[in-house]
Amino acid sequence: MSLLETTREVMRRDQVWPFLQDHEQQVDISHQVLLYVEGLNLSFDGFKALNDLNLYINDGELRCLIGANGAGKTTLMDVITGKTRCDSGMVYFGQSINLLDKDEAEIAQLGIGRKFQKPTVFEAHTVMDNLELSLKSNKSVMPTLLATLTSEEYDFIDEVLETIGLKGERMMLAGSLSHGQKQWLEIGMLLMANPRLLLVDEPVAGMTVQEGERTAELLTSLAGERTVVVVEHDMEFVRSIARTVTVLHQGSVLAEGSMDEIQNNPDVIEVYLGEAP
Ligand SMILES: Nc1ncnc2c1ncn2[C@@H]1O[C@H](COP(=O)(O)OP(=O)(O)OP(=O)(O)O)[C@@H](O)[C@H]1O
Repeated sequence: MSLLETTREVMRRDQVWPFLQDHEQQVDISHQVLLYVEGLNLSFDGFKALNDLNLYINDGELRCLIGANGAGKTTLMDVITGKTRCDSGMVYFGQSINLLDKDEAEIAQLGIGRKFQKPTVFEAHTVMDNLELSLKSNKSVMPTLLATLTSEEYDFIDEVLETIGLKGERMMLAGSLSHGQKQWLEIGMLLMANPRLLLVDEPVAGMTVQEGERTAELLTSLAGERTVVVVEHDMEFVRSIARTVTVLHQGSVLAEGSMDEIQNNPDVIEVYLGEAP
């Protein structure tokens, strides 16, 4: 085990926060790849939404997925998270977990969290309560605010509040937060489940420039310990966070590389009619 791997193992959240342990299933990342998508096909009434799609995401990566409307980005996320069944292909979490065998709840339990574009926080509850309810619902018990938290659970919520930058807003009603703050709270709610892989759909849509910058910092800070896949149309934002960008087109991967490589790729330029993607 390399020094980096050893450090990651020791710092794993379920080691630091023992109450998270029962959510952690060993994922074999001995080949550094956390998510394998191979030969994925899905047709809707003869229309190929996914067309022999191959995608490999390394453990700890922050990957951006871009592509025009209808390129297949949402459909791909739906298949990975078990929301939609594909016609053929394979999706593996690490070397050995076949996600196509699992349903949505099992996939979430394995540590794959998905954030949809529209924030879905409990508006009538405080920021703290939202995180608390997420923590409890992850423990597969009827979520209730009446059950008391352990001091470790308090500390964990505190750490997540710090990560999402809402420590000062902990007692505010979620409904009174700004749009950007609601998005961060929802990311925090996902973090309560200690996800290994976070799939984030258009995080900066509707945000102010400052909120977008803060979101870039947040997602960048989550990568490394976690793996983050971001679907985004805002190219400035993609440029600010992405090391590797994957371009989808008509259900397949058209190109992959750094933002500069993507913007100079003749296939990408042709598809986008000479405009910057
Ligand atoms: N349930 C469905 N039934 C029929 N067609 C569908 C269904 N879901 C998706 N499609 C089609 O599959 C194609 C891919 O859609 P998808 O939503 O994955 O694209 P996208 O890249 O996420 O686009 P956008 O950026 O607009 O969200 C589109 O042409 C869409 O109309």
